Amino acid sequence: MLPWVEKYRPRRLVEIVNQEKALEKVKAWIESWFHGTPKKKALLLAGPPGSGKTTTVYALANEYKFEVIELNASDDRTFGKIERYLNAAYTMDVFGRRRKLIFLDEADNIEPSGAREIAKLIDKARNPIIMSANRYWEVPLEIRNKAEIVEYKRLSQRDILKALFRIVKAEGIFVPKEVLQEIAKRARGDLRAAINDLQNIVSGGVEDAELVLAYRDVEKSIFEALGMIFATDNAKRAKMALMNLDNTPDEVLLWIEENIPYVYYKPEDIARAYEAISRADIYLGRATRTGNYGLWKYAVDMMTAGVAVSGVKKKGFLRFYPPKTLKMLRDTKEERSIRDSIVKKIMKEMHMSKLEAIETMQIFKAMFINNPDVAAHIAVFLDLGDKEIEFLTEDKEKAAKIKGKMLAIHRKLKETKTELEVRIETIEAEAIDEEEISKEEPEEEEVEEAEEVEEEIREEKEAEEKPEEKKEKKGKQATLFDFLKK
Ligand SMILES: Nc1ncnc2c1ncn2[C@@H]1O[C@H](COP(=O)(O)OP(=O)(O)OP(=O)(O)O)[C@@H](O)[C@H]1O
Repeated sequence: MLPWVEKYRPRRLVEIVNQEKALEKVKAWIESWFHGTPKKKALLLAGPPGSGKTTTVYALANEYKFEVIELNASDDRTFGKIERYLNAAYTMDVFGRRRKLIFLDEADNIEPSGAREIAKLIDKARNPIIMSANRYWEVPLEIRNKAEIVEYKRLSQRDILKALFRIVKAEGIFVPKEVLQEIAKRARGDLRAAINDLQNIVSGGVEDAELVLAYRDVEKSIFEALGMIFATDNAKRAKMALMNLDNTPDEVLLWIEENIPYVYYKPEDIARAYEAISRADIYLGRATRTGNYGLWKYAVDMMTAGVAVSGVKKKGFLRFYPPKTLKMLRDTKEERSIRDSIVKKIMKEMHMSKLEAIETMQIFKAMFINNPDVAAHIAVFLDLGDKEIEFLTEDKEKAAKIKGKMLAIHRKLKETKTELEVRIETIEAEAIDEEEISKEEPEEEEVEEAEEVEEEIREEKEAEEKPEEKKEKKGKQATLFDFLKK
């Protein structure tokens, strides 16, 4: 079955919705190639995922009779490939074949060394080069400066709904309007995500819709990560799939494990992928038991790159399923809200980013399971509630033990607090006294005669010896007038 994102990808520029301004710029630029070489030989299409950038490149090539050479910018081998293509492409153009258009995806993912090479290639190029990026400000400057930037808008819910209706009609199927609206809402401007959701739901039966959509809402990024891991044979890209994902490594492992048999079909490939998963599982377990979180890296490598290169994948549309071992949807939602509240507390108290906080929470989890004393201190520090402690220990008895220890810590803190309060009161009282004395200093400054200073010192000394008389004495020496009278 052909993925619908491909099947319904517009072939012509006019079919691309709601990007008129961007398309005007793109057309003007490509037409300038027919009258020589434009000032900027590269174009940078910048905008949110699923807004029509790749579609534009293919529709453009189709209409203006170019052949697209698509390369992945984050791939280390890209530079050599482009160079070969550019040479070959130019030679072919000279012989009157179809002109080549080079398309570099993910320009915001280029390593600095690759960026320098690509910048050099742009200078040399005699063919149009189009790049695309979600975050154009992350495209290395040396490339960005050589390209004309074309911005793509995030598509509206209405645009997405219209596109979904068109597909449903073309497929001759019935999907309730409410489901289509829900898909459009949750896609957050990403038409690719919306079309994939629609196909997911239709292929699983509409009764499945609620489940898939509910997961889509909270697991948007895990679906995307699975797509990336299972779509590539490149270990580096597979590892990158987990970047910015806010699921814990254990959760991700369950998702990948569940979907292996839907992606691989040869028994030996499936076996290899499972082997990678079980190694990842061993590393994760060891990291939790021993507190050696360096092992996480190996676990993540095994579960992403290890699985991604395990064999030949099924062609066409891949439907992903939530792991059966995860608890029912409602449980997961409740757990998620507890987890989110812990993460928020860590972010606030420890001044961390969300990602750092999630990682820290995983470490705390291991501590709560293995070390109730440390756990109790952390719980007091973060002001964790009962539910949050139970979540971190995964065990009511352990949680109760920690709560007991927390009471002791609170008691101790209270005692220390009272001691501290007494000390602070004393210090404050002393400070007030000193302040009162120093208030008179400006007047003393006005009196610079040695005699007078001497007198002042003497009086101070007396005041120290007899604090009860301090006020009186101070009154005596207080004003300039008194001194003048002497
Ligand atoms: N503006 C649009 N008009 C019509 N279809 C669109 C539009 N944007 C996206 N689509 C549909 O969504 C799918 C994905 O779009 P496309 O590949 O162009 O996204 P993209 O902007 O290149 O995203 P990414 O940055 O993730 O590569 C296409 O197959 C197409 O069917």
